[in-house]
Amino acid sequence: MTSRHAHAETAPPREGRLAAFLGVFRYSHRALGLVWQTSRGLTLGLALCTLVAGVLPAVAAWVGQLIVDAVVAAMAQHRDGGAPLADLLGPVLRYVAMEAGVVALIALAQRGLAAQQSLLRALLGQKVNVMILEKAGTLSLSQFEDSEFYDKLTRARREASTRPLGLVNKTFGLAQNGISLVSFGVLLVQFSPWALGVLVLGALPVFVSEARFSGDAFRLFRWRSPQTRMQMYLETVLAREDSIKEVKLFGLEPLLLDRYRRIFDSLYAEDRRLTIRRETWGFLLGLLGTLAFYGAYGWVVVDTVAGRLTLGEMTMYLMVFKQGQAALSASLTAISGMYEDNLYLSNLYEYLEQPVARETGRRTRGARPGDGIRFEGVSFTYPGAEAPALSGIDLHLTPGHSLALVGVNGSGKTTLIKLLTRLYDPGEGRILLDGSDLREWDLATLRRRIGVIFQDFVRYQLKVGENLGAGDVAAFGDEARWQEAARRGLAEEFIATMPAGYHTQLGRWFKGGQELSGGQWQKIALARAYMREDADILVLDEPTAAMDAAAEAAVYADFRAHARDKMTVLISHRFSTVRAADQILVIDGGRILERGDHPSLMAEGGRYARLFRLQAQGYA
Ligand SMILES: Nc1ncnc2c1ncn2[C@@H]1O[C@H](COP(=O)(O)OP(=O)(O)OP(=O)(O)O)[C@@H](O)[C@H]1O
Repeated sequence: MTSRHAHAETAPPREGRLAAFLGVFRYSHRALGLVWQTSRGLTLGLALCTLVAGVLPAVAAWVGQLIVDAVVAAMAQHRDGGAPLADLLGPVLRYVAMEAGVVALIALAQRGLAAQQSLLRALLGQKVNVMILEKAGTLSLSQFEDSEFYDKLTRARREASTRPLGLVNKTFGLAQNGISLVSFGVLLVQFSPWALGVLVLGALPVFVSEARFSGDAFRLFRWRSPQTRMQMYLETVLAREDSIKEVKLFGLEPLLLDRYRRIFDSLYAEDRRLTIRRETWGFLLGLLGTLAFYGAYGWVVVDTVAGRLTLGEMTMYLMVFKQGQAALSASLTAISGMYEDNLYLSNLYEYLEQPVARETGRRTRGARPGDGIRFEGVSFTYPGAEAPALSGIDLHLTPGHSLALVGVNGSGKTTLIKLLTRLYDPGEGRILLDGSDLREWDLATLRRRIGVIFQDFVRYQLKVGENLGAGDVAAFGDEARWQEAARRGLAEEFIATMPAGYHTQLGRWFKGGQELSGGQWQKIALARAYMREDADILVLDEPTAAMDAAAEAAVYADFRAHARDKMTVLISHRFSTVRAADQILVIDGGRILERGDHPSLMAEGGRYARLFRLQAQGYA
């Protein structure tokens, strides 16, 4: 049982033959639906052009027959001296003009196809990208942290503009060639239903094998996605400005590149096996089809020589055979490219259909306004983790008071903030704001009340002012507010020295972008938190680690003044910062080890007192 289960997880699942055959068409209808929603007019135009481009080649072949037969008849009449040349030429030239018209129509249909495809590509790419990004906005943090899910998101984004249309084009291409083949069949059946039967039977095996191998490739690609993801990651580390500094200094390039190559080699071996098998079978079975074609061709020639077919009919069949072969091989190429598009769409739809089970309440006021924040027996375990990151947390913070969290790395401080901001919900216990469970609160109202800077705050590659404005979307472009926030965050001084002040582009991604030091970025982040004027809960998760001592002292002096009637939560490893808090929690292994204000914790003589003295010695 266990081994079967393990097998099921590591090997591509096997399906029935019919399902494997139909696998390549699995997402065609969804791709069509998508195209239909994007533009009905263009989709109908595409269908019309496909139909026209599919039927007309057979019409051209038929007119070709009429021309040759008319020529032969006219030649005979002319030889017998039956009629003047001018009278004889009329009908023949009419057929030639008809053929020219048909060929011109084919060209028009093909241009129409190309034009509509290129317009649809742009519209569809935009539509799919917007769908992906809209969905991203509704997802929870834990979904982003799930590696498989994140993988789906990145892959969905990467090829959003080409894949869906690729599948539609191939499906339409297949339809067009299918229509051509059927219309050739209609012409051929007049020659002999048997010949048609032989041709169909001859072509069938190569179709089935092509579809089947495409299905195999589809499953293979899905199954190997973790390796592909590792390759993508290595590419990022090796070629991105934010990691290249360290990669160079540690001399990691050869090591990472070697890993990158080894992944490729293992994937390539599988690819090669599949490709060789596929092409070998394709060739052998294709030969069967070609034999059938040329067998029927020989038959036509024999019948013509024996006088059972006219020269015109022979010309027509000859054209039908040639074009039939071309349509067949175009269909096979379309099928073999479809698995990758299918893979893309399966991934896209799995991403788009990811459930967003997030209940959010409607409260905009708590049951007991002014009660502040309460944690009651809160425990939390990260999805997929074995041990809880927090357990049995109780705390109460009222307006006008400050709370500091201290503890070694990984003790659970940031996790507590993530629960408070409802990036996650507790596994056990509850968190109350103004007497009401966070789950009952309207999420937007809740988030408006909280101003937070995380350790890993975002360095937006936007203007300085916009980096501040991000803290309050309602005042995103409000320059007066930017200046006020920058003053509080101690960023005013260095912003004044920048080339375009608040309008200076930050980061190196865009032309003219300026890079800031670690401490300057922190000041920007701090100022961003100050943009949230309505927030009455301020959370600073190690906001000053990269600042110089004078800046840090100034930040906290201002912070205390600003936060007089607010609730503040502060995480810091510097005890000089922590000591001023009204309430200090020492967290260890996700539990509260000690609590109290600075004097009482010092008097207690426990972990806090020991660490405080240790740091004080370091400064002495
Ligand atoms: N997204 C996550 N998924 C799974 N486990 C996580 C995740 N984030 C943190 N953890 C784990 O939860 C525990 C608590 O992490 P947390 O980030 O809360 O620590 P912290 O006290 O803030 O540490 P630091 O002082 O280093 O910032 C750690 O053991 C960590 O490995």
